[in-house]
Amino acid sequence: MESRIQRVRDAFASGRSRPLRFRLQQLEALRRMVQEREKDILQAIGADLCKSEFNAYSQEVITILGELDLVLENLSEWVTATPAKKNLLTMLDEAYVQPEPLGVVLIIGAWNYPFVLTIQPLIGAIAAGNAVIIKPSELSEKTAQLLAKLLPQYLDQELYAVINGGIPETTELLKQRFDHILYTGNTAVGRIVMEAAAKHLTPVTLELGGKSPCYIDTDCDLDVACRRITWGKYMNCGQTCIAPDYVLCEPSLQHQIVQKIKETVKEFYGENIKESPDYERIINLRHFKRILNLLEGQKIAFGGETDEATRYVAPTILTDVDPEARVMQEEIFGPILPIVPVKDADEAIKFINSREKPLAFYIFSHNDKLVRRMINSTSSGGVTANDVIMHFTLSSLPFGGVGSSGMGAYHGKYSFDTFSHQRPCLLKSLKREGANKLRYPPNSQSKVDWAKFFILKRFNRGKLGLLLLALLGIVAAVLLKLRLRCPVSSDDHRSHGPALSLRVRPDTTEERSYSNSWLPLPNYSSVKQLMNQSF
Ligand SMILES: NC(=O)c1ccc[n+]([C@@H]2O[C@H](COP(=O)([O-])OP(=O)(O)OC[C@H]3O[C@@H](n4cnc5c(N)ncnc54)[C@H](O)[C@@H]3O)[C@@H](O)[C@H]2O)c1
Ligand SMILES: CCCCCCCCCC=O
Repeated sequence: MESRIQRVRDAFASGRSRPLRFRLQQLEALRRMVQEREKDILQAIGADLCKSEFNAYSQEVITILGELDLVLENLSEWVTATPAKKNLLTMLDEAYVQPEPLGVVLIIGAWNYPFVLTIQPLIGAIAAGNAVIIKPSELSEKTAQLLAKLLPQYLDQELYAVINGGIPETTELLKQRFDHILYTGNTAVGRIVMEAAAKHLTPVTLELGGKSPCYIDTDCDLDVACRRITWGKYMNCGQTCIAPDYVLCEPSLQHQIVQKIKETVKEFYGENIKESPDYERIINLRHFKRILNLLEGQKIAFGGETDEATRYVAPTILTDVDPEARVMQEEIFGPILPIVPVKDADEAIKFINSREKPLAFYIFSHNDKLVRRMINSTSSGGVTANDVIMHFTLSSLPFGGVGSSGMGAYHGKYSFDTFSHQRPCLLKSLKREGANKLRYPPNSQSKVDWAKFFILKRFNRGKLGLLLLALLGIVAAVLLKLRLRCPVSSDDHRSHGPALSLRVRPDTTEERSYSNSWLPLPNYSSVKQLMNQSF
């Protein structure tokens, strides 16, 4: 493993992942892979999660194709340095921010959307010019194997490597040094990843989980709300990081919500849900048993059927759920929807704020003021109002958690930024040494006054201010030049008073002969006055 990582590191050191043209070529090759091997990809996802090809395409492949289009269209702009604002001291210099690759990035993927959650970060890492080690989840075995087979056929084999394996391999991987780690998975492993990364001071992006609440207001179109919630909760058999985990609503709404979700489940999956090609299965027996345990002692208002042989868990709703119940302590990650009655929106806000910060928060209400108030008085990785999941699909929005639901974000330009170092660059010339007297010892009050002027002075008229300032600079330079030709006496500079004691040491050899006669600058307070008037 070490030698494989070293080869990736050597490939990065060769510098070939950096040119824009190379990055675009690799991303185009990735797009070709998705298009040419679409059938294989859909079959692998289908085998891992018992998912139909339509669902695998619309939940995973489409996201990747959209992301690739976006990045290919915008990358030339993203890699371009951004000029930075300057102050008086750096007015003649060049200042810009240049995104640069971080180096070798480790991407640890999750099993629930095994293609999108591995390839979408990979797109960002390649776009930013990095080398990448990809570690797909061992639980989605077929997709993991397919990625190990396909990626080397399309991408540079030295720069981008897939390492497959389970916990021992991941543990071994985490001992190595990386320049960034993006991990997607549960919060407990998130801690392990961060601890391992800390040993090498490696920055991390942690895409974790949590219990995403969904508040349904009384002022709401319940038919629409329940249809959208049914879609987002039972999609992928509830194994979606941003699925609404539980519903908060006033007691009077409970029964109606159960009825409407029940009707929608029938509309979506038919009378016999087990036969529906749109209803997936739980990933493995361990998770199946975990979910079954969450049902113990609960009031099942709808669903509840299970089948261990096929790891089937029916779409289920629990009512009057006690906030202390086990099902309300851990992320469900399965097709069970608890409803916790609350008095009103304020109680819902208190409830949410008394728990760990979730990955998503959903509010259903006609009342725009209430929606905004609830957003402003809670915290979560992301929010969608009057729908669920959909903020994930918008690549102009950063996707990530906060607090225990994660740190950092990706998608679109945010992925590029996550895998880049924003390098501040200031390019000065070796000329104009005179102006630097200001910062060289010995220091004095007048130097501090000038420093205040140069660094703190704000010009509120933008370009006009700078133009006038440039003119002033030219006048000062001419004056300076003239004074250099006729050295001043010590009396001369004393006559300007204390504010004039800052002087410029000449730059050129010829001028150095005057170095004993430090030049007084124009009166600071009069310049200050002029500035205050002019800009
Ligand atoms: N924020 C997101 O984008 C996002 C997306 C999907 C899933 N999730 C969250 O992930 C969780 C479900 O995924 P999961 O945790 O079952 O995924 P998982 O078990 O597949 O783990 C993810 C990765 O961590 C590695 N891993 C597991 N245990 C490890 C250990 N002890 N030491 C080192 N590495 C280890 C695995 O090898 C795998 O590659 C849920 O909490 C869900 O909300 C979050
Ligand atoms: C259009 C629906 C796209 C759904 C993709 C959801 C991905 C969630 C990632 C976390 O599990």
